[in-house]
Amino acid sequence: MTHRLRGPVRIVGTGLLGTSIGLGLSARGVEVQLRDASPTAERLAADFGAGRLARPGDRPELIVVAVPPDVTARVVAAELEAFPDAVVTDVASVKAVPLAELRELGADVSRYLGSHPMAGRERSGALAGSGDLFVGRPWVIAGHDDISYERGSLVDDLILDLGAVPIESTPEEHDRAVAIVSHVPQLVSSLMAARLADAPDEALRLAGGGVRDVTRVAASDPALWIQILGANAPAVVEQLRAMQADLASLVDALDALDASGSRRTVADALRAGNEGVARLPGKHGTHARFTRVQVRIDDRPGQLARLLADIGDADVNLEDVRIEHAEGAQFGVVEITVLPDALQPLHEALEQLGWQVVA
Ligand SMILES: NC(=O)C1=CN([C@@H]2O[C@H](COP(=O)(O)OP(=O)(O)OC[C@H]3O[C@@H](n4cnc5c(N)ncnc54)[C@H](O)[C@@H]3O)[C@@H](O)[C@H]2O)C=CC1
Ligand SMILES: O=C(O)C(=O)Cc1ccc(O)cc1
Repeated sequence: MTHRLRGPVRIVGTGLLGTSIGLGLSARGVEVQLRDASPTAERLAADFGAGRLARPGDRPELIVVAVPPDVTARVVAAELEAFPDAVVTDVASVKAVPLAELRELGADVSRYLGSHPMAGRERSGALAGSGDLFVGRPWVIAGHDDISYERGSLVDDLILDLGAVPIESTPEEHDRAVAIVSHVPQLVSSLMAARLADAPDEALRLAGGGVRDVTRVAASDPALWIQILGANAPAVVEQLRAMQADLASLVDALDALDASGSRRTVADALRAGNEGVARLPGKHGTHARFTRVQVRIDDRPGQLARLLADIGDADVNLEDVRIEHAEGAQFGVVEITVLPDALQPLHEALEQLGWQVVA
């Protein structure tokens, strides 16, 4: 596969992010050198094909630091010092604090350009790594005044080689943005999931797509998130306070639904949600609204493959697909997301072929 980076690339921190970057670059033929404070972690990443163990005398052109946020600045500073010819980037989920710490440490930030891939998983460590993790995902480059343009282009090359989309920003802008799209959603998901902890089993048996969507990221690693939230607390608090006010007025309205204006307060909250969700970019970064078709499939081998093949034969492009199983039921419901124009032809084609379209 072709690549822009000449390499070698040194990766420090071979957990989920470091291993994923190593796998992606190695698959494209870039030489990758791996280093982790944990000998087990670096050997594991090497065993999975993310690169080879770093050796004395290595001369990387680019270093990617993928360690927890609270040690990021210290590790970046040590790398800048140990490799005076290399450009160093990091992938920490917060950007202003590491840059400020580097400046305090007196590091040579003319060779440092922080970045942040907006891609991840709920699990950490090399075992969860994937070379395709970044494909099609935004990857922020948090620019600052002291980096030279020429040096910074290596970080662009890294992002493009991994199939991601570079987005230029500043550390401050980045941190405000991720408070809204990542840090507060994490907390909302955790708070909702915490409600499930002592819910009766009978209630959990009824769980469907809605509660699963809202709680997916609640499985994330608390040790990582306490660091992320700690380093971006002011921006997160600003969002949470606004949400706290919305929640208080919603609770008051529901608690006195017959009072004048209460139903309107509830309706306004729901409508504001409609407006917000419609603003999220869809596949390919468009704002197209998608439609969904639900098809019932029997719990037998080959059913899903047959359904997908039939959709392909109907010449319909799938935007997304997911399966829901009702506990104890002998069938599942496949939810297919398509562009609105494809809805009618798909519906007709599936019914003609004997599929039970349920919605
Ligand atoms: N987990 C996610 O979904 C995402 C995480 N990030 C950022 O990526 C960075 C890494 O996160 P993960 O890969 O998820 O964590 P991880 O826990 O899977 O891996 C971190 C690795 O860093 C190593 N490490 C810790 N201190 C070190 C040191 N002083 N020197 C060398 N190695 C050291 C650990 O042994 C571990 O192998 C974090 O800064 C996080 O904010 C960014 C985007 C997504
Ligand atoms: O799983 C998701 O939807 C995520 O958003 C994962 C994620 C977690 C932490 C980051 O800094 C960036 C992305």
